[in-house]
Amino acid sequence: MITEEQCRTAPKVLLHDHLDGGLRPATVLELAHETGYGALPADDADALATWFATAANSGSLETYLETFAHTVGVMQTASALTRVARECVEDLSTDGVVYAEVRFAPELHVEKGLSLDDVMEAVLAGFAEGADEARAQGRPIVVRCLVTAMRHAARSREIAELAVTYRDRGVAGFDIAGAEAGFPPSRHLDAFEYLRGECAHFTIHAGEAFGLPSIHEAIAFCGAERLGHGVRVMDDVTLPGGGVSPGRPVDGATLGRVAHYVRDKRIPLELCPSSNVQTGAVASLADHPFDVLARLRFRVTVNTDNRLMSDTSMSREFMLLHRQFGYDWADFERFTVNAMKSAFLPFDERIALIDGVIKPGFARLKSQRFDG
Ligand SMILES: O=c1[nH]cnc2c1ncn2[C@H]1C[C@H](O)[C@@H](CO)O1
Ligand SMILES: [Zn+2]
Repeated sequence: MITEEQCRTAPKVLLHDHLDGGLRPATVLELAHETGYGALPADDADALATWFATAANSGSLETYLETFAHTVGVMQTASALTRVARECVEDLSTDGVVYAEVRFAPELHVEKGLSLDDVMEAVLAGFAEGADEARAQGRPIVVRCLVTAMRHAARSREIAELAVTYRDRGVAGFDIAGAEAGFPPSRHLDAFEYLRGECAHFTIHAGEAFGLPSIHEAIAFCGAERLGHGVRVMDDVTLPGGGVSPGRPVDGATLGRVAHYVRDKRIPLELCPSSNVQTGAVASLADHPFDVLARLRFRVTVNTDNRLMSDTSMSREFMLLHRQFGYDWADFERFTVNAMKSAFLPFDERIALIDGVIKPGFARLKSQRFDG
């Protein structure tokens, strides 16, 4: 039996977390007050937390994304961005995350006159402050930023250039996000070609609200190194008895070409169990293909996506998976090493975290099981 408290002590790796999806409810309120944002749907922290979790529970990605108007709305000044970034790192380190890639879309934070560079500087300053505080408190965390472009907009090339400009100052890669249906990744080929030319890393949100064609484009046309969600790769997997219920044997599963390619190339899937249920990518946690994909040896990773909208944390996602699929520490260690291997961090730094932090941390947890 694993507890949430123990999960907090496990050294966790987070590859898919949105800065504007992880604000503390009290901070949203305070920033709204400070910056004169008057459109919040609630005026106390508990009610606001409930509003976000409920509104995001719509079963549609488009409706889920509407909730971001209120977080982005209060993130339009340099000091607000720095505060949100600092608190994000504090919250992740308190939760026992040892490496995180946190993403956000700079183009959404220029409504009140900040330049894209102002936005980057403010967020990176907040990450650095948060990491300094965490180290001082004995909970070191390495944080990198992923710069996101919105797929419905037309600024991806410019945003990709921004990611490259800041690559040695805390930015590890690039991403595209936003509504998926009707906005295929190939609309942004120019950005991806530029990034490949610069030997820069990128992931693409694909296979969440739209199926295989989106995944196919992301990996085959655009060259994505990882898939944001990618949960719909399951559409290309046929199990002997159908369905994805836990415990169903995966022997005899047949994979189509896209699924084979994703598995053969060890393309990491940034799975976000709670978010995937909220946006309707899967019907319920019990129906989530996480376990089937894990047993078929896809490179699965556990992620939060939006901690505010899903009222979650990495520890909570671990607990949900533990309860649903019975995972033990060896399983969580495997998913964590998968994530660290897939990080957009130089190889030597990844190995140092795996050997120096992740393996010793899980060894401690595994031995505790025998001590009672
Ligand atoms: O799960 C998601 N899918 C697609 N887009 C998303 C998801 N979560 C957040 N976003 C969008 C809304 C944010 O404003 C933006 C940048 O973080 O990314
Ligand atoms: Zn996301």
